[in-house]
Amino acid sequence: MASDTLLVSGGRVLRPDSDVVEADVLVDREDGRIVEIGPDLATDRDADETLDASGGIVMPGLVNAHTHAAMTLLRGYADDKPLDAWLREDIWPAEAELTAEDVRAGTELGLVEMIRSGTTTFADMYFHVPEVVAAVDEAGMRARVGHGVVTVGKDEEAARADVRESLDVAREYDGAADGRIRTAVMPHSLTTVDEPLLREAVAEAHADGIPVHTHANETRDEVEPIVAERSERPLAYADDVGLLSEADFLAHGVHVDETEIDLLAEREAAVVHCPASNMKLASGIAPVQDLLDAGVTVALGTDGAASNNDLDLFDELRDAAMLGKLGADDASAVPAEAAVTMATRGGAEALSLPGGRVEVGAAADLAVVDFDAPHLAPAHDPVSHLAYAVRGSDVRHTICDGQVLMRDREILTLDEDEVVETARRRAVDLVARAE
Ligand SMILES: N[C@@H](CCSC[C@H]1O[C@@H](n2cnc3c(=O)[nH]cnc32)[C@H](O)[C@@H]1O)C(=O)O
Ligand SMILES: [Zn+2]
Repeated sequence: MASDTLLVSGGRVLRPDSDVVEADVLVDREDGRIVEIGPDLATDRDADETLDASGGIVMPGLVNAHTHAAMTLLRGYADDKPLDAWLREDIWPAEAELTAEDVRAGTELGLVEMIRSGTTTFADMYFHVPEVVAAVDEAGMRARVGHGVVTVGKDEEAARADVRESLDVAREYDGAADGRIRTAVMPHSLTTVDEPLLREAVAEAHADGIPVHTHANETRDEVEPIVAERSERPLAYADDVGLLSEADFLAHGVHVDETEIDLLAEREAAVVHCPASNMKLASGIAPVQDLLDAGVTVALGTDGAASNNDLDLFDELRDAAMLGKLGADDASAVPAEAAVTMATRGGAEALSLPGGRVEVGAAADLAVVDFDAPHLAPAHDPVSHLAYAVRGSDVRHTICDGQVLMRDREILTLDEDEVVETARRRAVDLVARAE
């Protein structure tokens, strides 16, 4: 019997096979694992801490497998443009003004938003990574973080320094925050990092067992030049560079053809589908059901808050299911269960991080969703609700690594009011500097 326990009692538990069963969940807070799942555990023992889940669903904490958390500062700053113009005309000039303190503030705002909506785990590509690490450590979340590298438009020395920084932070912070932080080397995309440096970065990362995360096949404008220049598909190029290994994960994968889908399945690299970002930037519709059919691990991501415009993964879940059907011209494509799996287990597998399943021995990363709101009545099928009707604001408790991050909608690890206020103030200053 574990010595330091948390009991999540009275709820219905979403099991890995998508069954929903009435059960309590007993967690060992010290080693952050689930030790028992069963009915009426509450009557058997006194836990050190108890969370009431009655009327609710206890599910794996959601995994936001691709974001740029600090981009919350640029939420609503530039809308209604395609990716390339949006990045070059608005986002990159504003990001050039970001200080380390800004990144800390924006990241903390992102973490507050994620914890509120039941996300326990995320992947973050940004810069000033030590600030991201400190924020994640404080917030109690789990993350795979990295420094995004762009080499185009930079001289050789600056380009090399950017690659070096990505490798250095990946090495330094792997295992930080009691192991809740892992890292990746993160070349921004196949078109914004030059080939020789891309090859070098990937080889060095893999030599140290560090995965690689990049944006790939997001827009047609990005795919076409690669095909024109190299006479090969972008993922054939990615494969040649070596960045489709099992632990690697790609954001977007919108414009992938059959040969690329097969390649992903064969190499076991994961795809992070970001439906809201893809819709907002009119990037296209990813062939999610085809990817799933081929056996590719598919996760979900919000992308940054400037192209979403929030970090609520329940929105993504619904968007993924809806857009998957539209894209496949088939209402049975990306059913509720598949969408929920992508948002949980798919994310954990894509990021090679613990969590994603409520079972004995698994990491105690949990979200407890209230089912008493009017938009959730009646509840014929809880899995259907999780995919199509639940909102992030229905989340009542969030637990990561056995620690309660949010109890009864109150965040315990960060001072929410202060975080929001600081981010507001810094965002206003940032935008003033950028203009
Ligand atoms: N060190 C790099 C920063 C790269 S961080 C990752 C970058 O991805 C950008 N980003 C956000 N969303 C997307 C997207 O959907 N596609 C491509 N890039 C994006 C984001 O604004 C950020 O600049 C530099 O010197 O510019
Ligand atoms: Zn992105």
